[in-house]
Amino acid sequence: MTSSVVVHPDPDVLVESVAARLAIRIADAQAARGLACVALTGGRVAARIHRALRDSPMRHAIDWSAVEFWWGDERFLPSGDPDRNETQAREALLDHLPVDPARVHPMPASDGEDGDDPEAGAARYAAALADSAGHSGDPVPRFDVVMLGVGEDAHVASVFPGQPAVYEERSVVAVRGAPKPPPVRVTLTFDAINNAEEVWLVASGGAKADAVALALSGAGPRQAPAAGVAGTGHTRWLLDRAAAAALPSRFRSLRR
Ligand SMILES: O=C(O)[C@H](O)[C@@H](O)[C@H](O)[C@H](O)COP(=O)(O)O
Repeated sequence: MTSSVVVHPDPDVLVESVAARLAIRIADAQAARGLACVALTGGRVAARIHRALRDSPMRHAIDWSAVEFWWGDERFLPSGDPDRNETQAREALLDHLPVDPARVHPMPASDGEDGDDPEAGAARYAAALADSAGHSGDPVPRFDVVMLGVGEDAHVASVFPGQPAVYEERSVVAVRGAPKPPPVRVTLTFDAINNAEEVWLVASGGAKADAVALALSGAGPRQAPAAGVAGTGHTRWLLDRAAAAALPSRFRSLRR
């Protein structure tokens, strides 16, 4: 397992570069196995990446009907709520591409089959992931890539420092009392995320600098959840210069 840190000169280059990487990652997975499997995330940088991919000529490199879309976390709100990560991803990306609706697997909504019961919704999502993993014996499929944003407090997905999700062994759990609104969420846990071939942590802006530095300085995953995720093949930190500003000295050459 390897890891790398790439520092881009500004947020625009970061966003375009991650969108291009995602297109290539999906196209390579399809060339190797026919079907690609990705987990999307929420937040501002993810929304920008989704729009950049939608608008990129590289979108034509992908057979969109052969991509399985899962989510790393979701804000537990009614279906169609503009603050749901699903709504953002659909509006920015999925609604504009010939995806197979049966391969799009949004996390549960608060007005869905289980009603306003995030624990039941999390269990349902865990069962769907296990079903997709088939006979592999894994609780979740082998994602080609799980894309994650990074919070100012070093959270990833909806795994927040010190909260019960950092101790979880189930693949998907409900989160209550999240410090980032809305307070009720559903998230993949470390074990589920870490079943990915590649995990990407994308961070933009100076407000993320301390969290990025903490996670890359040997902090524990319960204190800095971003330190608790890793791909089985590769972990990529994809940063702009401001987010990389506080990196420890061994990364100094990257910061210029
Ligand atoms: O639902 C969410 O908000 C997330 O999935 C969360 O983990 C997000 O990715 C980070 O907080 C970064 O968000 P920004 O890119 O907006 O800073």
